[in-house]
Amino acid sequence: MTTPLAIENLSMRFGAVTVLPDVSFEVAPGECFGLVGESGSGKSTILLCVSMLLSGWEGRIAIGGRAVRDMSLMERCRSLQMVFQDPYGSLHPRQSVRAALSEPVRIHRLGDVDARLEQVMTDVGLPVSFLDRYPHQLSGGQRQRVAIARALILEPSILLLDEPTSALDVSVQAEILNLLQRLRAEKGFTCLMVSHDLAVVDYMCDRFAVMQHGEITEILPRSAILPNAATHPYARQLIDASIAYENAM
Ligand SMILES: Nc1ncnc2c1ncn2[C@@H]1O[C@H](COP(=O)(O)OP(=O)(O)OP(=O)(O)O)[C@@H](O)[C@H]1O
Repeated sequence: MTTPLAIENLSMRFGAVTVLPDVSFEVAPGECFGLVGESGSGKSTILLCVSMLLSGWEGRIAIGGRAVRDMSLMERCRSLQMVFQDPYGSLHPRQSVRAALSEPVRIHRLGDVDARLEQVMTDVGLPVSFLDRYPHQLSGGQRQRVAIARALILEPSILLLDEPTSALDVSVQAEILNLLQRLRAEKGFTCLMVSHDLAVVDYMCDRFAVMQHGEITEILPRSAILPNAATHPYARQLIDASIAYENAM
């Protein structure tokens, strides 16, 4: 089977500052792969390079064996979508849920707009009547469900998740994580997810990379979220600190 997402020798600079010196990893079919590490280590930059929201990077990023650089914007949108920490990142305040969800369907000429909208609202657990609401008429969790619906309506094979629950209350976080896990099982998409929360990574991810100063120190399976399981000192420190924090709560 073709690798859904392959990143080879990705490097990125902002001016004179190299943020990603040389990053390589692959995400397996249907896998949820996590990126964790200290603030500023380059996790979100990787997602922005993969989505081509950032240009100027070097290396190769391929979706299903095809270089993202060779794909048209339309092809990229069909293959890959992103969910941000703040759902307002993908929802316009003056656009109704119906308008936000029907826009990509119309642009991509998929047809059956109403049926698609109703299906995706059901998929994300929202009443169809919410199609006529505006973002400010929704709770934070409901807004994030709409952002997920907008990401999924084109049935992408890859979902990029940048801290998708960190702006939400703890109980709502759990609901959104459950939703993402259920949708991944049902639809079979592959995820690349940034999180600073190892409990979230433990719940969501099959494997995760620990990043420091723009480099991957270690790639670990979820089962490595145990004291002393990591080999690299920084990865071990991060995991041990997270376990100590969870135990103290
Ligand atoms: N547009 C930009 N221009 C200049 N520097 C940038 C830009 N975007 C990010 N950076 C810098 O690149 C580095 C990596 O940022 P990035 O957002 O990828 O880190 P991160 O690991 O996702 O951090 P966090 O966990 O805090 O979100 C940081 O030092 C940041 O200041």
